[in-house]
Amino acid sequence: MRTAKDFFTPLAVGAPAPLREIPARPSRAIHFFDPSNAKMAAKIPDMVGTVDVLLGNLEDAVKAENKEAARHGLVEIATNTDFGPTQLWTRVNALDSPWVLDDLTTLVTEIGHKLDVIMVPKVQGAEDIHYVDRLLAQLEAKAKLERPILVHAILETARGVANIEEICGASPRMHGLSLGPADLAADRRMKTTRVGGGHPGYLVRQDPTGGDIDADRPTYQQDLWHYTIARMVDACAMHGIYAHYGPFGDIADVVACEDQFRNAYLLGCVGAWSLHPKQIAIAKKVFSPSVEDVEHARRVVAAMGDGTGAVMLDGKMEDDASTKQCLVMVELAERLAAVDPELKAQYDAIEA
Ligand SMILES: CC(=O)SCCNC(=O)CCNC(=O)[C@H](O)C(C)(C)COP(=O)(O)OP(=O)(O)OC[C@H]1O[C@@H](n2cnc3c(N)ncnc32)[C@H](O)[C@@H]1OP(=O)(O)O
Ligand SMILES: O=CC(=O)O
Ligand SMILES: [Mg+2]
Repeated sequence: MRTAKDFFTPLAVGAPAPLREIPARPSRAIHFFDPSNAKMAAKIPDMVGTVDVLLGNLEDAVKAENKEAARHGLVEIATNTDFGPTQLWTRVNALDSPWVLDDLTTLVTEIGHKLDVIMVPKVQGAEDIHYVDRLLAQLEAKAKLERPILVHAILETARGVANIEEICGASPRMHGLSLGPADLAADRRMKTTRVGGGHPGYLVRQDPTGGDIDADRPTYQQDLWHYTIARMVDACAMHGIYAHYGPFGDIADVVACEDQFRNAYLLGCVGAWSLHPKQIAIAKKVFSPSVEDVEHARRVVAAMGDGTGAVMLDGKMEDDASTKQCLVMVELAERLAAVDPELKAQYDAIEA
């Protein structure tokens, strides 16, 4: 275990100093693309500025025979594209795969100066983060990078969930977590074959009235992912890093996708993955506070003055704690407005 004294010491001579705080850059939609797919890759330069994060995916969903083409495709896209305000992330192959070492060495030495975050799949415990942490420091030193590349872990194994707090605190590079519902379902032996989203069989049924168990009774579908998302949010908040919902595989069902994203947003997540261009707008909408919420939050903050005491507003009690809730909303709106002119115009139009 690294002590508090050396937690922020670079892990290789010449590597950049680790960050003391992870910047809250917007990551409402982390848009996945396969750099070995020529049609998809050609669209990426035009997507700059339309999404918070573009992620070149090298892991699952890239065919084994295309792994090297995907890696080289990402180097080419990164080299030839000015990403402006959009972050560039990658998802490397799993740590037990034959590809990950080449993924990391190639990407950090050739395009490390353009990469903001490396997503690491199937993280099982702190030992996986420690391995990546040291290797990245060595590669950063070799490439003479001036800022550290951050690490984002996918929560998609039962062991990863059991070790969630130690994963989040394993390195000052930790940017956040994403839920990986497909791999996690398989690893836990859950009986859903869907990539994220609910299941109609996971429900509660209303009690019988008058003891009549044969009468029709309403059922209420429950959220399969509530427990894991809630754990993820607490572990991330505890370590000052960011929780994200992951993929929603039913691309056509934009309504259920929005519902799943909104549940994650309400619980404390800051973003989700988009697998198809049509999911970008959903994530941007859901993970941006509504104009009504920002308006209300600003009124509470203004009414509370120095933030202490209690006032009545619209018939409701507001106090120090509800002011903090409102500040979460106001500060998020300010950060998003700084990168999203359309949203800025909507928030600016709110009457003081
Ligand atoms: C469980 C996990 O690990 S989830 C993460 C891994 N999975 C992924 O990354 C999947 C990424 N997405 C995809 O592979 C594709 O979107 C698919 C397979 C889901 C659907 O692909 P298609 O059937 O081609 O979708 P569709 O026909 O609607 O595409 C419309 C257009 O958008 C393009 N497009 C589709 N997905 C993307 C994308 N992610 N990024 C950029 N462009 C895309 C297509 O190339 C197509 O272009 P065209 O109009 O010039 O022909
Ligand atoms: O990688 C994502 C998942 O759901 O598995
Ligand atoms: Mg996965």
